[in-house]
Amino acid sequence: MGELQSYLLKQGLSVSSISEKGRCLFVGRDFSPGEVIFSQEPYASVLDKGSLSNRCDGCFTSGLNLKRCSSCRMTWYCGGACQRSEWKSHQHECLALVNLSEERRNMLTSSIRLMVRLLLRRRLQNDRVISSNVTDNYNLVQELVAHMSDIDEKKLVLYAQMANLVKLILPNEEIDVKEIVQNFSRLVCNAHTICDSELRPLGTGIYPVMSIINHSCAPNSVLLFEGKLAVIRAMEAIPKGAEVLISYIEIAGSTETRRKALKEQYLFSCTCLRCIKVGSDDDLKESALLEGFRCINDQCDGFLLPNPDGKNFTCQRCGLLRNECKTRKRKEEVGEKLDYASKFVSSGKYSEACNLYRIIDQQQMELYHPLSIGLMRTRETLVMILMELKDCEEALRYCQLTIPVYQRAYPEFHPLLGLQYYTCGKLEWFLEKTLNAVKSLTKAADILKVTHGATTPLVRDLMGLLEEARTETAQYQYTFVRCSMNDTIDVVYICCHRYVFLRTAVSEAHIMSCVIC
Ligand SMILES: C[S@@+](CC[C@H](N)C(=O)[O-])C[C@H]1O[C@@H](n2cnc3c(N)ncnc32)[C@H](O)[C@@H]1O
Repeated sequence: MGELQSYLLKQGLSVSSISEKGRCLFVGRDFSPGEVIFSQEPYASVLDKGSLSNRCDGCFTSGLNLKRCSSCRMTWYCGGACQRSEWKSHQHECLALVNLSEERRNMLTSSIRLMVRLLLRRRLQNDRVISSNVTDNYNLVQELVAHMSDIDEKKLVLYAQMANLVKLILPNEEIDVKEIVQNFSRLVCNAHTICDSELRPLGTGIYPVMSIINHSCAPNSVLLFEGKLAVIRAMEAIPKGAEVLISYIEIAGSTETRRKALKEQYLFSCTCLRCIKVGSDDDLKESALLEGFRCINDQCDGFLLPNPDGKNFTCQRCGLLRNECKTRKRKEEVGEKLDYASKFVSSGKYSEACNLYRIIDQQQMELYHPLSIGLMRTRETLVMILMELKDCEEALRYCQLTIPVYQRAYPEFHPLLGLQYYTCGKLEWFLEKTLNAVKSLTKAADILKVTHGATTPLVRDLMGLLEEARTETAQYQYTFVRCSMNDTIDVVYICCHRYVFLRTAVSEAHIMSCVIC
């Protein structure tokens, strides 16, 4: 730790341990929003099954001209450079894969492949075939928390079976099953899901320094990936001496849901700024809005709480009762439909999925509050499906409906909020709603420059589109005027030849209708 501590001090960071959390990462100077706090390549990483054949195993980029390893026929590379740089370790993995029976190959989960790579790297670093350094060595992996005393018997048996499979895959390596069992336990609460810039999962990696960072449901930092490189940026101004905190889980959820997820996977009870409010009036309201039912009067936007008798729910605004039994039955019906609909999506039956999700949307609107997470998820899926079906008008409508829920569920500078504005902006631009596109793309840029960094390809593309949209609107000077006849406000556009024309409805389509030029 001494060597790592000195290294981190030079980066304006430090590690200390506190009893309730274990190790914590602190900043030794002020960091401003968007500033990179730390970045790290993985000690070991693997692509998910779904990305194995369409991403380069070396740099994780996607491409049309990927070349398959001719021996194991399991890993793909974008070119000679990546294949050569991976060869020192892949040659051992390759040999192990070639010697595996088809049956054993089918048993290779991401965790098993990750463990195989971890052990090979350890040996190659020990043998000095691969270099190691202060942030890239097996000792750091061994320092990761394993929570061995909290793990139940069933899981231990499973990890032992997995460790034996690893032993069979690597017969020539010195393998201590007990150590591998510990390592599997470490992976559960320390491995990171590697995502692309739009936060779609691609694989899993182990980043031993990144794994020092603790969780908060109100995080001040965000962890994103550039290829396999993990980059942590400040989401807000972080003053000298503060702890760097990221979110391990989806933070759009009630306190109960978040705490349950953290307890199950990371084995701790969260006491962050949001979680300590559990049970308070504010928390009950927030949780009821996000995950509870809506008032049976569709004109009322109150939130519902269960009655002490457990039979009904009462609207906290108008006092109307909602029947518990009927409501739960309806919820189950919607749940069954959701299962069907997701099967349509995974089998590529988008029209069928679209019809069913529209019905689910209607039923959820009657069941849940407009700000509910369930409704938001249905609408996110509808946006994706409608874009596949090239129905941009409808996709935009649903996308716009999700924005108020995103604004409520996520912090001001959260990547998912930025990405949702970006989707809105792209749809508006495509549908020639240029003024709206400029507004949405500007909001997306303000957020994504902070979370992703101004120079990343995603933000560069976004800035290019924004520039184009701004240029188009700049051709038309416009101003707001009050109509003397009916006192309504309208927009006057002055076209590029300075002829003035009036329009009657607020729609950018009228920009195109200047008959003079
Ligand atoms: C990725 S590690 C974080 C670093 C860890 N503190 C260490 O000592 O190595 C995840 C583990 O840290 C602890 N942890 C993370 N965030 C926490 C929090 N907000 N409160 C309490 N424990 C936390 C839990 O034990 C969790 O399983």
